Amino acid sequence: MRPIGSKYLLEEPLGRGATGTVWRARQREAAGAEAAVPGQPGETVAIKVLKEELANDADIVMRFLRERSVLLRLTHPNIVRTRDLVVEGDVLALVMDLVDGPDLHRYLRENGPLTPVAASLLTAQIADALAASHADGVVHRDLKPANVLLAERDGQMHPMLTDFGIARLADSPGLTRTHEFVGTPAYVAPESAEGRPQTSAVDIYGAGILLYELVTGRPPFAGGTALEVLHRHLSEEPRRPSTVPGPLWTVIERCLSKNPDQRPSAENLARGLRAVAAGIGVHSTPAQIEAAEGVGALLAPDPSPAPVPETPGAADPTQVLPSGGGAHRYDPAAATSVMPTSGPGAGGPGAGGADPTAVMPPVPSHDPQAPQGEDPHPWQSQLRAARDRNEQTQVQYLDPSQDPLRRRPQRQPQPPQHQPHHQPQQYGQQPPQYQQPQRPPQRQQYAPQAQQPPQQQYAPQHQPQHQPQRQQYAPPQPPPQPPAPREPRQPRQRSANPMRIPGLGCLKGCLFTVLLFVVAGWLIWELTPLQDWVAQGKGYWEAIGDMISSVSTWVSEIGSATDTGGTTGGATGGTGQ
Ligand SMILES: Nc1ncnc2c1ncn2[C@@H]1O[C@H](COP(=O)(O)OP(=O)(O)OP(=O)(O)O)[C@@H](O)[C@H]1O
Repeated sequence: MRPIGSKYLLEEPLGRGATGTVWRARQREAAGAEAAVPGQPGETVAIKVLKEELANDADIVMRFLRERSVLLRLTHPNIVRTRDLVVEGDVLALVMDLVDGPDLHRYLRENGPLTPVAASLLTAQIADALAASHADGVVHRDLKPANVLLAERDGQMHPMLTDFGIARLADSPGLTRTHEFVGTPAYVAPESAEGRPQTSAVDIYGAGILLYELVTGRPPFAGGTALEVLHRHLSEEPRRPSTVPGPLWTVIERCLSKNPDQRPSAENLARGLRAVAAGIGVHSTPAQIEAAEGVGALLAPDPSPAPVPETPGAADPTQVLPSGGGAHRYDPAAATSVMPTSGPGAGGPGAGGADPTAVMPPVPSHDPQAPQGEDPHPWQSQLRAARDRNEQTQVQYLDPSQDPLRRRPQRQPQPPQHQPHHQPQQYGQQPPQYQQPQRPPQRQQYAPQAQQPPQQQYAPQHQPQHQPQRQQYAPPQPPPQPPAPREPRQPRQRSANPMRIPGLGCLKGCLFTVLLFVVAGWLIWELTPLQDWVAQGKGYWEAIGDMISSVSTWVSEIGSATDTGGTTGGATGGTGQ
C-alpha cells in the first residue's frame, strides 16, 4: 500500500487510461476543508493518479489548481463525484467516489447491445449529467462508454459519467511535448477533428455515437486507421440499422449532425430520449407512440452552447484537416482532404496543446521557408512515441507510409466486421440472441435482478455478440536499421522429385517392403522343396517331418561313408608297409 498525500493509501489498481491510473484507495484520515468531501478514516475511494508527464507540467499543475473549484462543485446523481484533488511533489491525483460496477464499455462487451428502450433511458440519464455540467460551463469532451460507470442502486444499473475535467486539465502543450497524442477516434466530433472551435455540442455528438453503440454494439464510424475513422466522421452519414426504431434514429441522426449548431441541447436530448423510450415500448399508448414519432420537434438546438475555453498558447492538435469552413469541408471526394493545417493558428508541437480527445498529432507548417530542425518529422516522432492504452481510447501508431503528407491512406483489408445479428423486431423487444433474464424490455432492462450475486450481474450470458474494435495500435517502431550483409547462399540441393507429394515417403517404404516380400517368396519357392511338397499334396508338418528325416538320413549316410573311407584307408596303409 502506497500513501498518496497524507490522507490516502493506494490499495490496488482498478484500471489504466490515457491520462493516468485509477486505484482503489482508502482514506487514512478526514481530508481538510479544501476537499469537497472530507470523508472518514477507513472509507474506500477511487483515486486517479495522473501520469507523470502531466504532473510534471507546470501548466497542468496550475490549471489543476485553478479548476479545482469547478471540478469539486460538479455534483449530479449521474456524475462520479470528485471529492478532493491532491497535489504533492510529483503527484497529481483526483480523489473520487468509488463506483462498484463495470464501465459501460465492458458491460457492452460482455452482454451485447441493449434494447432501444434501455439504451434510450440510459442515454437520457447521461444527457441529464451533461445538461448539468454544461449549465456549469464544463464540457466533458471525451464521452464514450469507457467513461460511463455503472453503479448498482436498488437493483438497477445507474450510469455515472466520469473523467469530467480531465480533458480540460490535459489540454496543454505538455502532451505535445512528450510527442504523444491520445484520443478516441471513434467518438471525436467533426469540429474537434478539424480544429474548429468546440462547444458543448461535442458532448452531444459523443452521446449520439454512444447511443448508436448501445443499440448496435459498435460505434457507427469504426474500423481502419485513425485517419479513416476521422474521415468517416467528417464525410460519411451514419446508416440506420434495421433494428433501430424510427424515432430513436431521429435522435441519433440529430446528435450526429456534422453541423454542431443543429445538434440538440443536452436537456432537450434527455427529454427527447424519454419520449422515445415511452413511445417505442410494447405497452406504449397511441399518444406515447405519436409523441415519439414527433420527437424531432423536441430536439431544438442549444441557443447558447457552452464554449470550450481556449487554452492560452495551446492549439488544437486534433486538427488534421484545413480549417476555415466552406462548403468543401466535408467533401468526401476531395483527394487532398486530409491535409495538415498550415499557417498561423494551426499549431504545432511547440505551440500546441494536446487535447485528450485528440485523434491526430499537430502537423507542422509546410512552409518551405520554415526552419527545419534536425529532429525527425514531428508527425513521425509523435506517432512513433504513441503508446498503448486501454482498449477504448486509442493511441495509434501511424506508419510513415500512411503520412497524408505523402499520399492518401490506403484502406487495409479488414477482417470481416461483425454485423449485429438483429432481425427486424418490434420496438422495445429484445432480440432473442441478446435476451437476458435481467433485461426485461422496460426501464429495468439493464438492471440485474436484485437476488443475483454481484459477481453474476455482469457475467456474460452468452458469447459476446460484438468483438470490440481492437485498436490497431502498433508499438513505436525503432528507426529502420540497414540490413546486415547476407552470407552467400549454398546452391540448393535439388530433389529428384521436385514435386512434394504428401505421404510419398510412406508410399515408398510400403512399396519397398512389398518388393522384399516378393523376392523372398520367389527365393523360397525356387530354393526349397516347396514346389515338390505342393505337388505331392503334403501337409505342412508332414513335409517338415519328411524334410527332417531326409536331412538326418543324409547326415548319417555322410557319417557312415566317412567311417568306411577311414577304415579302408587304414587297411591300405597297413598293406603298403
Ligand atoms: N470512480 C471510479 N470507481 C471505480 N472504478 C473507476 C472509477 N473511475 C475509473 N474507474 C475504472 O478505472 C479504469 C480506468 O479509468 P480511466 O478513466 O483512467 O480509463 P479511461 O476512461 O478508459 O481512460 P481515459 O478516459 O483516460 O482515456 C476504468 O476501467 C474504470 O472502470
